[in-house]
Amino acid sequence: MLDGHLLGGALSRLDEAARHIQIDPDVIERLKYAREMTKVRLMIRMDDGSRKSFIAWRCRYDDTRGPTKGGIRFHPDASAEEVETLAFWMTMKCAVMDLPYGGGKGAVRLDPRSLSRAELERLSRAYVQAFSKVIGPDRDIPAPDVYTNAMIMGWMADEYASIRGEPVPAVITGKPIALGGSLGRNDATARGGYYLVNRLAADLGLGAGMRVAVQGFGNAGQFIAELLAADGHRIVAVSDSRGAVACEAGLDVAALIALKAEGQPVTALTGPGVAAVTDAEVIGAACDLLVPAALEDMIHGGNAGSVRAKVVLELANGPVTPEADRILEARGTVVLPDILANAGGVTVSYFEWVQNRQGYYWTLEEIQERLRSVMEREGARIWAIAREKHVSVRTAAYIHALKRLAAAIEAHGTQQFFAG
Ligand SMILES: NC(=O)c1ccc[n+]([C@@H]2O[C@H](COP(=O)([O-])OP(=O)(O)OC[C@H]3O[C@@H](n4cnc5c(N)ncnc54)[C@H](O)[C@@H]3O)[C@@H](O)[C@H]2O)c1
Repeated sequence: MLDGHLLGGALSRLDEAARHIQIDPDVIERLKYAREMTKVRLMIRMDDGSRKSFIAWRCRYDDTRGPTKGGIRFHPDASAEEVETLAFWMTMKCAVMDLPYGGGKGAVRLDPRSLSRAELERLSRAYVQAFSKVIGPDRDIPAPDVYTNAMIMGWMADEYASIRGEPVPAVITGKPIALGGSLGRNDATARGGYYLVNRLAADLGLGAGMRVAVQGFGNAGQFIAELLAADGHRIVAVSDSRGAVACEAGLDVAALIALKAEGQPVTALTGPGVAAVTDAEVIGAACDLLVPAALEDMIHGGNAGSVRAKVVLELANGPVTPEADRILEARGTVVLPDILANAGGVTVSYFEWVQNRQGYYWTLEEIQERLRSVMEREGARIWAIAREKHVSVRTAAYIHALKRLAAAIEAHGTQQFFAG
């Protein structure tokens, strides 16, 4: 973290929002700390017969509005603080979208590429064994995040079913379709961001033939590139953890996706006008829309000044630090914040949970239509708050979420109620 404390930075956004509305001090006190944080060591048998241990966490940040919800990340840099911060963001995100959930998150510190497939399955099952009393369809509902996927969710749901002695598909979302997953979950994060950009395009000064740069070409990054390219926008630069490529005329998105599916980096793309560039050149690309879709803190005090995009769509969680926010705002760049911009993922996760509980499954059209309607509704409300209060879209999103959280927290009684 370049600007200081990660959770502190996240909470500073809450304080900023609280300055614009009347809420009971109990609300902020409650939202400053995680409700429950569990740390374990997972022990698994490796293929060579040895035993290896991995540190793992699950955080239930706040459950005032419902069971906690949030992904599980497998990453070599995962930390307790990162998990708590991501769980805090999930709390705000579920409130932004008016989902009946609180916020949670989990992680295992490892490089998943260093494990065989069988080792990865054992690790995923070990995670559920360790946290079987923390998670549950009415308590805490995990989902995929960075370097976890539908197959891993399927192993985890299966392990939970073995422990409970019955299938409980609603314990986890982002499962394979054949195991109770929802149609439309795979591209939901990107699709939500896409609906949001389209809804606000006129207000944002965006139009046909936009130039788009995407940092991070994984699940979120590939789908947003595909959706925007299909509408005739030009994807002028993309990066992944191994490098970056650019092409002024527009990169061949289908070819890039095919390369990634083969396990190749984006830099394997060749063709007329395609050049290898640095990740810094993706951040500073001459474009209308910049989409950070990798990890936290990618746009910070040191590089925010190089951003040339009119609009930043935060598909990643926490990609812009508070210091970078101030620099971008001063330069007139609009940031569509993570807790709104990437909330399509958790929204379709919610749809999956509802379908699992009903045992009745919706069509892709129904799911996409419901997602579009929620993204447009909450996006327009947040945009209106930003205009009315003369605040950034991020502060407006926090105000919007905070009002909903405050209503739930205050319903248990305020300071004034108990003191009076
Ligand atoms: N997948 C979802 O449904 C979802 C939902 C909400 C938010 N998010 C957020 O979106 C972000 C990406 O998640 P994902 O699911 O697409 O993960 P993913 O693992 O599929 O993709 C991450 C991508 O980022 C790239 N990357 C990593 N470090 C990088 C670096 N330093 N520079 C450039 N690229 C780098 C990786 O190579 C990979 O291509 C995360 O912040 C995640 O929390 C994802």
